[in-house]
Amino acid sequence: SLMYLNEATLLHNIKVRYSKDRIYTYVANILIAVNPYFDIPKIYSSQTIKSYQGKSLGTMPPHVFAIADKAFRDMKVLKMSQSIIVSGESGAGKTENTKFVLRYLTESYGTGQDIDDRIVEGGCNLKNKSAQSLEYCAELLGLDQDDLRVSLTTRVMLTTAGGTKGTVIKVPLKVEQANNARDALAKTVYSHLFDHVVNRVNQCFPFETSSYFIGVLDIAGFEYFEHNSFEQFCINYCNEKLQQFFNERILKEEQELYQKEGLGVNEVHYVDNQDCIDLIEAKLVGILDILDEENRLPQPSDQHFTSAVHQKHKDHFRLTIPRKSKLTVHRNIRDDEGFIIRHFAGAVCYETTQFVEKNNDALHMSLESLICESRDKFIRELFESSTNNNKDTKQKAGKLSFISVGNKFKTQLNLLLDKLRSTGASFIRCIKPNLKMTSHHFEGVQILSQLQCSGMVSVLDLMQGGFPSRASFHELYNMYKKYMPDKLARLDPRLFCKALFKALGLNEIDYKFGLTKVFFRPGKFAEFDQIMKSDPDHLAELVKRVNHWLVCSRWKKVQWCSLSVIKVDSYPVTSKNDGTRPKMTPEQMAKEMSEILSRGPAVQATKAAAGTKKHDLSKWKYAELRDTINTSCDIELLAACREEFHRRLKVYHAWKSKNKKRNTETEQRAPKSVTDYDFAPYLNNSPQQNPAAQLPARQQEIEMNRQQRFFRIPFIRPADQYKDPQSKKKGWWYAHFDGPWIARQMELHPDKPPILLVAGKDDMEMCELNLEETGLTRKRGAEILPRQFEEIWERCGGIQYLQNAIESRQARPTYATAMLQNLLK
Ligand SMILES: Nc1ncnc2c1ncn2[C@@H]1O[C@H](COP(=O)(O)OP(=O)(O)OP(=O)(O)O)[C@@H](O)[C@H]1O
Repeated sequence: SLMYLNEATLLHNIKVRYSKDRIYTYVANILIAVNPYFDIPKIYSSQTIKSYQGKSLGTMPPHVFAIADKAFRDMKVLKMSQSIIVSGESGAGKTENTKFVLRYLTESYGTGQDIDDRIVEGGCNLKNKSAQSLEYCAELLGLDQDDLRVSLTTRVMLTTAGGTKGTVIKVPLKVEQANNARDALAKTVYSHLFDHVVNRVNQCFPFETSSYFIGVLDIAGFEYFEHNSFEQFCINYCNEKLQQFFNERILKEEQELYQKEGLGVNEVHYVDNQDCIDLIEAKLVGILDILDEENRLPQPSDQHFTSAVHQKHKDHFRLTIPRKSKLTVHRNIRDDEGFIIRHFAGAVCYETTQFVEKNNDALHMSLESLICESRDKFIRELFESSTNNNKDTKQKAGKLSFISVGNKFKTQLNLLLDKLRSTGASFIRCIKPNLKMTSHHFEGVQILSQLQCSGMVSVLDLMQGGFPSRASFHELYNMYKKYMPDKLARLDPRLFCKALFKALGLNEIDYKFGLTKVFFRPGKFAEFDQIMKSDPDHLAELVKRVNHWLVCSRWKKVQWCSLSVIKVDSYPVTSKNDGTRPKMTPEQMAKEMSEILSRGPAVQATKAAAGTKKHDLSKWKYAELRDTINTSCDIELLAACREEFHRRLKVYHAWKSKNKKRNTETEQRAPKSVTDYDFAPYLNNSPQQNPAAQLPARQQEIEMNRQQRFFRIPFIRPADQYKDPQSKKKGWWYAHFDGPWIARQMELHPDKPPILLVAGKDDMEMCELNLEETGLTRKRGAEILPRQFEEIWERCGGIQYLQNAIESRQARPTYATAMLQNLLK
């Protein structure tokens, strides 16, 4: 664990570990893997594989196997597909680490069933300059050599004006155009082959019988060279999107850790990169769309495109002209020949020559028709299927149609991110230790730059917003016990740490005690360490204070424990809604204790009576029900009140839907599948009868009362019901059930702001059915994880909404209100 967590200490730490052949390091849950460029003995042996099986991350030394095991266990436990994102520059070890992940999964958990390797690779550059290359190429593609040469160097045109209309003429291509034709052919062959291989591999997976997958994404990292072109622009755009996903996940994991450790803090501030993504991909004004617009002009030009980019984003923080570069080589580039983008990993100057050409992937017609006549059946089939599918994009004779590379890339990237967002993710950042690619050689500058490019430095920034340094109680105990006298060193590690912190009088803003660890604000761990190692006189004073604190805290604890036992026994639910404990002096406490003790027999009697009590609340006023729900501590009565309340809601909604005018479109309380339930059992009952009586065993119900479940189902706007599936706009309906009843509900509409509803405040608009009646628990795929719900809820402003409802005393106490109040405290 690092006392100061920043790029310098991280780099140093990686260096020290690398010198001991420890190539793997964690930052939070991210694995940094330095390529050793030699085989470290036993590091990937079957024995090592065994030692990582079923172990939580962090219990064993950092390793790629630990990440693979985590992905597998998360998939099983959370019932959620997983992705492992392996990135880094060329030669950093992505492919090797990907293979280790796959080997681990196959050796540990068998093949096939759940493991699906989706490897996405970047593009390929085939260069066939010589005549011999042409010969090989023609042979492999089953084409005549001369035909191929002609098709690569000329283009067929059909005259449409002047002369004899409809005459076919062959126009020679310029060198650049011919180069593009060659590259377009190579890319098309590669992409068809790649798709074919992936399809064949996928045919071997029993997708129908497997519910989840682990995807391994091997992807090139952020790149910048002296000269950067369209390829770097695309790969960096991709990395910008992945970085956003990475930030989202790391941030969430940090927050989850804080929650798991009970820190009571939730926010971590960081700068997000949405503005940079928008600059590239926004509709109409984004660089990709400006480029497409240029491609569609009768005479497109790179300069015109570049000027348009600068003009549309004059004062954009992320964009500037090459003249503003720190590097002389870029300062010579004219304004209409390039632009600089400030990426998360640093500024990159792109030279825009050939952007327009490179953005067009169309294979001109003579090449396409030539390849469709290949002697090789396999090649023919590869191209036949794709030409059939792309009929509408097929070129007209004489015209090279436009197929946008940039937008194809954008669409595929967004699909990839949708997929990633639906999975649990782990990250492996591969690092090349030196440019020579040799073993035992550590080039700090190179590595630091890779840490920046892989987004690790911005993760550190992100962590700085919270509590970046952390150490388990055991670690701290072992570090400092030697400075303490025996009596204190015998304490349990947690108490030992707590006593130490209190005695030092550290500011509680600077650290937080979790369940297993102490968390420090940036730099505070080191401060603490310095105090501990300061002069012996100071230490003696410190020990005295620790002793004093211990005595006081033990005495207080004994008092509170006795009181709590008695209180918990007599009040099953805390009597104060805000959950605060009254502040009492020891005398007051003693008084209350003796009072409670004297009430003992009466409490027992009431409890015994409660077991047999039945509540008939059908005659209660609404206000009485509401107040009881808000104030009572009697679980039986509470449950009965809620049931009665929901029975009335159900009757009300049934009445409302019966009386509503036909064809009027009302807001949905829940999708049709949820509200279409059988009213009969409820309507046939006399309204006097308490529905609680029909429920299964009461005891079971009370236990259910504590279960928190979360659901998500899609809905279609009523107006879109009969539209074809493509143009239907889908929304999402989210529900949080606190026991059997709805606590929070959320509708995400495709075309209007989200609607948030909380129990108590918005009952009339909320789902009135109990969980069992909704059938949601039996709907496949409807149940989601709490964090999936909370993430969306938070993003839609749910926290503020619930807080306002609590403050205006409208929210009914539920698990959600209790959690929020706890957090705010
Ligand atoms: N863990 C490792 N142990 C030993 N050698 C390794 C390890 N990882 C990588 N190497 C060495 O580094 C070389 C390059 O690694 P790898 O092919 O995985 O890089 P890459 O990031 O996939 O590169 P590219 O992006 O160019 O495909 C390997 O051929 C291997 O010799």
